[in-house]
Amino acid sequence: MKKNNPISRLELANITKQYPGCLANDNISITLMPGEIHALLGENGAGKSTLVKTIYGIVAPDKGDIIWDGKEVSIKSPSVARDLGIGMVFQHFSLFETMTVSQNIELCLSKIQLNKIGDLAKRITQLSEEYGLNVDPNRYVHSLSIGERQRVEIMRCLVQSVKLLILDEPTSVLTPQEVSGLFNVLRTLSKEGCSILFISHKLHEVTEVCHKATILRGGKVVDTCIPSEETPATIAKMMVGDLADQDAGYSKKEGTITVFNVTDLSLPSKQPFGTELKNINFDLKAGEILGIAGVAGNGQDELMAIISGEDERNVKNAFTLGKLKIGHLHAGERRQLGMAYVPEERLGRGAVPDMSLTENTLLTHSTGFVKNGLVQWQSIKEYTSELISKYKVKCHGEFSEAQSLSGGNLQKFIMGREIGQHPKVLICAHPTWGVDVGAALAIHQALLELRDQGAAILLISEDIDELFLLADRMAAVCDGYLSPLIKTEETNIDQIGQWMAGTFINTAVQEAQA
Ligand SMILES: Nc1ncnc2c1ncn2[C@@H]1O[C@H](COP(=O)(O)OP(=O)(O)OP(=O)(O)O)[C@@H](O)[C@H]1O
Repeated sequence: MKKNNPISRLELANITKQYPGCLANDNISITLMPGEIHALLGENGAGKSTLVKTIYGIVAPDKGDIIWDGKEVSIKSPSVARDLGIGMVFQHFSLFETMTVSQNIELCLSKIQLNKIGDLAKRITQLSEEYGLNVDPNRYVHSLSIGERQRVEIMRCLVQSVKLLILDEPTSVLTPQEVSGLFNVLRTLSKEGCSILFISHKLHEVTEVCHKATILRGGKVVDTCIPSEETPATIAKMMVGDLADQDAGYSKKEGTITVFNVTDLSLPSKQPFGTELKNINFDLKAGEILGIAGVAGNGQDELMAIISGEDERNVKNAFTLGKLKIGHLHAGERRQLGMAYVPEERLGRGAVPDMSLTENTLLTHSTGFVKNGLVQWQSIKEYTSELISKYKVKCHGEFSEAQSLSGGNLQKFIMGREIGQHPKVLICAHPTWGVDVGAALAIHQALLELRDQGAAILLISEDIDELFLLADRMAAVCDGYLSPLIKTEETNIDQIGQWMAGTFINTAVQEAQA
């Protein structure tokens, strides 16, 4: 056993976790001091999530020691972790929408903790002021933005007086303003001695806020650094080795003929707390990427669902593909006409979790692989393994279940599967969400190649930098309205940011009434 370091907050010594056919963590040793903001970096499948799940008691390591505040501990469950003072904010929030902030937080507290806190709402208000979190205990969660929900999750950890806060890609769902608010909270926590472990693929944020970084590759620690002394490029190199090309300055193209058109699309939301789509009009041309910016929850999901046909309501005249009205066709018929989709939710919508990659390929390529009513399994398998090698999907093989892949690897697989259909129209949401720098570069290049072959691509993303990099024309959604469309070269982040906040809406309403 490794020698204890009495002053460290957390010491991981030789943590090893073997999954069938995959050594996810290989002798990992990391030390975190009180108040240290520590980044855990690495390409997709490097073993970051497995390691933080070990610390939070979700995954049991096969080997290794965890030393907490100088004492060896065994963290058998998240409740043991919480009792020690470890809090975790996951990428996907676990809040009940029909309950208030206070009720949601109460759910995760033990009777002893509740007695100790006393008036919970008062404590939330007090902590909210102390950390500038702006969380109202009496608000219903459904009325909160994504950024506010994340602050509730952080509050949930704060009321339990965390000594270590783990954040799994915390900024991927936030606006630039929310990101700087989050960093202020992290800095305050750090000054008070709370340690923070931070998984991120956004390297400029790591250089901005983290004191130290550990880089994992293939389950092993391959490097450590002090991020403020590095640049995003030098850290990227430590993560994935030399990148052949850097992602920069792709040339913009002008689309040719309109292949897909949306006319006067107005649609009440199906979900109680969803967004109503209001008089949406746009045309998508062959050979262009049209980017739609927006803070999550402003109608992007509803727009994606109705275009893909997942929302089965008949909007016959709203969509035209070529010269055909297609708003009444079901999802499969739209696919057969040359449409493809990459939804935001990878597991569940983009892929069936307990089906193999081969079966998942068949689901969206059904026409090409079925002959005389028979599924051509051998061809699908071969095609799936081509996708795996082309998009460098780390998995055991084409028989791997979708749910056994790390998030970023599954995203690479789904992007590859859809691009591989050579669609006339590709609608994709957050194409590189959770994907490491090397893989993001490959996905960007694949999208541009598809555009250059003449496909029309609608790119829905919260990542403004990515939209500016890839989109030829841009717009923003806010509260179910779509802003005007503008050539990317003729706009800037400020204007799109204002549109994301809804400055165009009054004009849009007047135009709709005229
Ligand atoms: N339940 C499981 N069964 C089998 N293999 C698994 C399981 N969970 C994870 N793995 C494998 O372990 C490896 C590490 O996965 P992990 O999720 O820790 O990576 P990661 O660094 O968090 O990746 P990402 O950045 O894509 O989220 C991957 O190769 C993954 O396929």
